[in-house]
Amino acid sequence: MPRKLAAGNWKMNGLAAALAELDTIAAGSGAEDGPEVAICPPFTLVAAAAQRAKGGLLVGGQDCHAERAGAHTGDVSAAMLADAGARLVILGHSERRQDHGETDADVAAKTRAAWDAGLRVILCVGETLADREAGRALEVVRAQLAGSVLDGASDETLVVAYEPVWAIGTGRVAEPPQIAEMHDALRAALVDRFGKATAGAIPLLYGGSVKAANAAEIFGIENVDGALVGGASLSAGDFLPIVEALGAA
Ligand SMILES: O=C[C@H](O)COP(=O)(O)O
Repeated sequence: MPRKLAAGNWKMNGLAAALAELDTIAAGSGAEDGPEVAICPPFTLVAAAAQRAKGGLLVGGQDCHAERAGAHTGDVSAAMLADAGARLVILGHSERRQDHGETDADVAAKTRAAWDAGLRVILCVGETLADREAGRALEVVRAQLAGSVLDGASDETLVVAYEPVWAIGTGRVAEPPQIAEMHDALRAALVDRFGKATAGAIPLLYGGSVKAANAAEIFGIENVDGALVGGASLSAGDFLPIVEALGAA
């Protein structure tokens, strides 16, 4: 059974003052028998967040470069994130795939760099609305998983987040049967590739307009081991009830 994880992705939000929210999130989470809790702030806040994170709160990055170092203006390496205190990194988010043209091969290369730096990867997969309406959702997500996950993955190195693109930041949540079908398919694909024991321990998160009001229903779905939360992770008042719902599920 995977350990549960509630991860907050602050995206391009948060100035130094936002660290007060992180302090409150740290204070309200981290029970030894509770879910793991992570916050992935923008790069500018990773070091400060890691220094302030208490009570087991994990800090992560939102992306990293595939190379260890070099002439890549504006980019950040996995080693830099780890050096700043990050333990995790989100890779393959649909906003990176859309805004920066990232491919599955790019995500796989970044995964290698993240693992080399000792970071656990939260790998995002998810179909667009056009994919879903064309009946291609399962095929697209399976292909993303196959193309971006490297051999040797385990629960210590990999978390998979299913985020239907049409549910991100839209207030539109996937229906429970849609989430169940996709998470079952993801688990099955991981079992095929890594065997039951390894695949059964890799956490599968749902992401897309998760809020306190819908968290309990989502966490009641089989093979949903947590959430990757965007907007609702910016405020401790919105995020902690989601953590609590996960702990109770
Ligand atoms: O990484 C997080 C997801 O993109 C979900 O964002 P959201 O909760 O604002 O819909």
